[in-house]
Amino acid sequence: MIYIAPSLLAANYMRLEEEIQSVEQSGADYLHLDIMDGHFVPNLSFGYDMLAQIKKITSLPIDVHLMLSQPENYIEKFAQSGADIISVHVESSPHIHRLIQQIKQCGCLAGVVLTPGTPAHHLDTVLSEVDLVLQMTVNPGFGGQSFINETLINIQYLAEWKKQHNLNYLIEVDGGINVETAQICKAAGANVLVAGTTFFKSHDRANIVSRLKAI
Ligand SMILES: O=C(CO)[C@@H](O)[C@H](O)COP(=O)(O)O
Repeated sequence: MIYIAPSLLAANYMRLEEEIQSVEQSGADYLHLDIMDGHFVPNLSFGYDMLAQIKKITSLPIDVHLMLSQPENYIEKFAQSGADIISVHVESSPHIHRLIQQIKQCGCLAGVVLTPGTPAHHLDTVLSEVDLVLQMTVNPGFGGQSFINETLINIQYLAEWKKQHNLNYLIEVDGGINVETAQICKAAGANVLVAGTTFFKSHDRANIVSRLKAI
């Protein structure tokens, strides 16, 4: 089963309510929200007030990707504002295990994120604790970039570890995902596809979701 999570970063912000409705109507499974602080990544995006308003108009689970320094200071607020899944970068804290506990204590599903430069084995000691691993397939911070092939090594590792240890975490990929790159990610073991540009620049969003699910 492949799940689709359109990334709101690529939406038309002047028509956000319609854009979110189109995500619902497309058959997508999650709404992916990228939170950037201009410090951990060189860009700014949305805050928790925005999330709280989005939560009022969608019933889709909201998948929040925190690209923040000191994420521990923001987890509770994002949980209270409507996040269903919160994912934190392993590179953002020396205390990734504690962050996972913090997310779960807030009642959310817990995810960990790898940038393309971090080997997946850095997560060995927490993989039994997480609901989702997000492998960035571009360097985080911007939409519209090209897929980095070498990240497949991590996806394969995560899929193999999951099988060997009889675990259930989702393997999500994010960045440069289109029908072609989705296929190779699925073959490597990914089962959640984040699609920003591919989804929001498509004239037939339901069609792109069906095609991504059918790869
Ligand atoms: O987290 C990020 C960027 O940091 C992603 O969610 C992008 O928003 C994906 O955009 P596309 O590559 O699909 O345009």
